[in-house]
Amino acid sequence: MRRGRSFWHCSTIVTHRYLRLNIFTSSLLRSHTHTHSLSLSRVFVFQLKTLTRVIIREDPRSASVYIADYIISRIQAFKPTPEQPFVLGLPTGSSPEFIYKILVQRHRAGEISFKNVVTFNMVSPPTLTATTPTKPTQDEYVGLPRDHPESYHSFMYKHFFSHVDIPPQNINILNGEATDLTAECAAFEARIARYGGIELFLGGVGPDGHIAFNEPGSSLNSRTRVKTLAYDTILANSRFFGNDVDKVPRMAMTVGIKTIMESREVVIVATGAHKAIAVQKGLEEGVNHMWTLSALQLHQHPLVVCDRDATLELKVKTVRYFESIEQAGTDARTQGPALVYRPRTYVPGPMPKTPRTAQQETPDRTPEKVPKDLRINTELHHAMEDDELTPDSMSSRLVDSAIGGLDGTLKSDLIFDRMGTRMTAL
Ligand SMILES: N[C@@H]1[C@@H](O)[C@H](O)[C@@H](COP(=O)(O)O)O[C@@H]1O
Repeated sequence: MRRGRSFWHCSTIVTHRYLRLNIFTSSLLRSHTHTHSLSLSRVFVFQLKTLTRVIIREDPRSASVYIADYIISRIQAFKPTPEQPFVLGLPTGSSPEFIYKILVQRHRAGEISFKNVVTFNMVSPPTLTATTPTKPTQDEYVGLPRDHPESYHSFMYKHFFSHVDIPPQNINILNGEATDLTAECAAFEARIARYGGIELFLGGVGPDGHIAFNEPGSSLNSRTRVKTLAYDTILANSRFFGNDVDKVPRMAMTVGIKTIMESREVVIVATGAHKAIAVQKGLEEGVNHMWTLSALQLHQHPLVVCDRDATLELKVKTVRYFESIEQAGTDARTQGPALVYRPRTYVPGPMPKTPRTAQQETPDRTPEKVPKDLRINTELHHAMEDDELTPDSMSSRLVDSAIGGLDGTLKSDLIFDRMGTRMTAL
């Protein structure tokens, strides 16, 4: 763990140092780095090769059109078959809704089939919900059923799966009601590995920079696991639960950063001013586990598609640089190195035939009284969560424009009246 940490720490410094240089010199140097004709340090070359592609559109609708079109072109170019399906990672949230709508429309128009597409959803139906928050004992928690209108299972069928020709057996969604949540997470990773990895991961981003449910402080080495949600995420998701924060699940299952990093391509949709800080931290600053979006700087094929509002916190020159790439006639499909097929490193461990019970784990002792759905404290779970922070609230890190997207009471405030807090005296 220590070694892993120092690697990321170094990467952070290196990325930070070179990002600015990347922006101004990458177009000039990209061709040279491909041929390795420049005597640059290996790390520098690596950074240039992994420059994030960014596409900016005026509004969420045109950003969604771009992404839907991108996904369709990738599936078509792949020419999937039943033996070699196209493996797609999919998110929930409001940002991808319009993308799904366009994909459905284009499917109905006969332009795309999902028959040979296999999907993996990034996050599970949230696993636990507080029913009586005034008495927060563990016994008060119950699982959120699959058919709950706000489960991610319901969301995916409502917005996408029910309207396209994807075979049900090709759909993979984590089961938040599994008896052994840790085994469910490991089995999910194993299923991804059996398909040879994910081809394209579509994701959104939280206002605090999280991808999937990899909250600030998540290990950049993480895989699918149970994660405690940060307060800001609970607050942001309360809009789906009648604005009642107490009804929002406290925990969810999510793919890890490493799971995402191992997919061949990652496409992130970021729309709205409340995502602007996350986009700025993720693109302009160094790799940092407090803004997990930033991990994509180390991915070989990351693509971030923003609307204009989501770029509000970026430097003008950063925006101009990315726009100039498109104006020069290149498209995200042709930017960066060609797609590579990387070997997956995940080796699934042997799975127990039947889920272990608390009794089997502690045969000599009277089993501790734990509620059914909280039996997640297995050794594996501890190992995975070891180095992760689980902050209660990250609000103090977010400047006003980001918080404004979370809290309805702040919406009436004029954002620019409150920008003073970000400014330092010259
Ligand atoms: N786990 C989901 C993420 O996958 C999603 O990207 C994020 C942003 O959601 P929205 O698109 O609604 O802003 O919300 C949740 O936290």
